[in-house]
Amino acid sequence: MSSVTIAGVVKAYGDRRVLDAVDLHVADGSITSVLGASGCGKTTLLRIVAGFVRADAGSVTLGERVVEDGRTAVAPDRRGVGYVPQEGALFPHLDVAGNIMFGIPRGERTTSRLGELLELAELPADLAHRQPHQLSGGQQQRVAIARALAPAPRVILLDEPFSSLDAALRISAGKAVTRVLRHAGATALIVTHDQGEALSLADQVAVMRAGRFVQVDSPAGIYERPADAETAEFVGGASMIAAEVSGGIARCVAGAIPVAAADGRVRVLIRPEQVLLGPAAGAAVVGQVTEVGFYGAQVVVTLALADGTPLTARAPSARTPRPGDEVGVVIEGSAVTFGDES
Ligand SMILES: Nc1ncnc2c1ncn2[C@@H]1O[C@H](COP(=O)(O)OP(=O)(O)OP(=O)(O)O)[C@@H](O)[C@H]1O
Repeated sequence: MSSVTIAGVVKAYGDRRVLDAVDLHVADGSITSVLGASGCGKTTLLRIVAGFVRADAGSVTLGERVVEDGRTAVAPDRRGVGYVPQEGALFPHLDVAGNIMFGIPRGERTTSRLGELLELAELPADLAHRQPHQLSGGQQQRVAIARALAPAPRVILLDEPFSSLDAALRISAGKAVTRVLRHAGATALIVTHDQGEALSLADQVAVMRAGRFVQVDSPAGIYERPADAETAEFVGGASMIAAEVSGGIARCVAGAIPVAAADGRVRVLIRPEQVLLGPAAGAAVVGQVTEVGFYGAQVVVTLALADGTPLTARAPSARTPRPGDEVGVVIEGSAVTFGDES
């Protein structure tokens, strides 16, 4: 497999710049997810790496080989890139074996190669002669990945690979696909608009907004140290509360929270799992429950603090408060801050 280096890639459709000087490096054998809202340019970037769309400027390099720049445009089938389109898109008239072996030269389509690919994709051998419509969504997805891996590509690109699966299957399919990619030692780029998927599947997450990467970091880096308030809110539950920092402590209606920020006015980011709820009696900070969302093992509780500021908490459902209840609030740990925009 090869690394992928995208440098200064620009793409416009008419007057509209869909990609605005995008840079990204994906290390050999690692998985990067490109996370962004619908229409931000993710698929366009993937299609430029695959060679289906030309960039207006910039370059794409796979390993040491430049496949796209102002002078060069290597044809898609000569790039050594495996592409898994949205919803897998298996050939409906071919069985599983036919789909998987499609990209391999005829002479190399051996039973043992098929067996290896089925095993790699965690598919039982007896599925080889089923038609695509006789498979579950997760199985279809793994056949699509086995098909993309079959010609031993340098890089594998996956465009919203789980968008057609229901929520429960998405998690197990996601885990299985990551295992398959890791086992194959694949360098992979996965496009998704689902933050849970992006954070859980990849070594690196590239957050895209309006044709630019606003942050490229490890999943923990994105969640714990988001580059801006919009990214913070995009990747998880977030309450933004106005505070005054003095000597490394942000004082706000939710209490006093350690921060790494200079003195002055800021907004602090409080994640729901940092908010501990307890009895109101004797608590330094008290909130009133305005809403409770039940998610099985956990509840998401929205509170109004003393001045009406909303604060969201995640709590075990065994201790569910009710709307109207007064609860004590403690913020655990330190917080990230952003500029004051009030
Ligand atoms: N061939 C095209 N001609 C004109 N505009 C296009 C073309 N392809 C994409 N666009 C526009 O470029 C923008 C980015 O599209 P793209 O498909 O890259 O976004 P995306 O982030 O992948 O979105 P989604 O998650 O909805 O697939 C969109 O506004 C889209 O309408």
